[in-house]
Amino acid sequence: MIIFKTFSSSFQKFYHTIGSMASKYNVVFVLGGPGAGKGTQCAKIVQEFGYVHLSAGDLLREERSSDGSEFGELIEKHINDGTIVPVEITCSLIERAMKASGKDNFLIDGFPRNQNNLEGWESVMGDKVNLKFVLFFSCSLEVCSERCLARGAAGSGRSDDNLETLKKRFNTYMTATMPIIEHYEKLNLVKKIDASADPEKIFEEVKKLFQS
Ligand SMILES: Nc1ncnc2c1ncn2[C@@H]1O[C@H](COP(=O)(O)OP(=O)(O)OP(=O)(O)O)[C@@H](O)[C@H]1O
Ligand SMILES: Nc1ccn([C@@H]2O[C@H](COP(=O)(O)O)[C@@H](O)[C@H]2O)c(=O)n1
Repeated sequence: MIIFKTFSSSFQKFYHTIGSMASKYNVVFVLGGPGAGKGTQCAKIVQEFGYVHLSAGDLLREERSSDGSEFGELIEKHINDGTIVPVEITCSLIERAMKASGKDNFLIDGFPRNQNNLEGWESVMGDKVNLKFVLFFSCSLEVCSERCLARGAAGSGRSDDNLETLKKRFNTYMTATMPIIEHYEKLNLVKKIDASADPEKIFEEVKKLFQS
């Protein structure tokens, strides 16, 4: 009888663990400076490994332009100031997009960008997500800047691809986002890639991480 009870309770624990793992979203956060190449590499990961790519910046730009959004002006101001939109807005856009996709594996690009993003995400999504790792594209600010300015000159249409806003974006990156990357480094969750090479070379390194 005792043996049966012990077996039954162990089985229940095992079943519960497997059950809760199976129902969680798998997430890879993708971080790096403005223009480091996060979006470019995410597109390749989607093609090769079938993840869903959600860019926090794209979701915010979409919300900003959607008719009747109560957050349009607020988002516009943050984007032009290179500052970070309150997490309640960003997190609900991400969660909505995750649910709408009907899929389980996500690259969440450009998030979490500051302590407010991190805490808001943890409180709303912490239990629903299995964070696999944080993919960190490391690149000098000079190279990032050249890429953003070239993207702007090529007609990206982004109101923040100009020198004045870029200075503010870099300041936010150094003061608010780097501490988040350091936080995940302490948890051993960061996989760092040198993002200064050409896109194909970088992707060779990225592939190894997703294959392992
Ligand atoms: N490895 C690379 N070498 C040269 N140019 C690149 C490389 N990767 C991306 N680019 C170019 O640099 C610009 C920025 O790339 P991308 O949009 O992927 O960066 P990002 O990190 O997503 O930027 P942001 O955070 O500003 O949205 C694009 O014009 C892209 O074509
Ligand atoms: N978590 C985030 C992500 C982005 N923003 C705002 O959008 C701007 C553009 O972001 P990209 O990732 O597309 O470069 C960014 O400068 C922020 O103003 C945000 O608030 N929160």
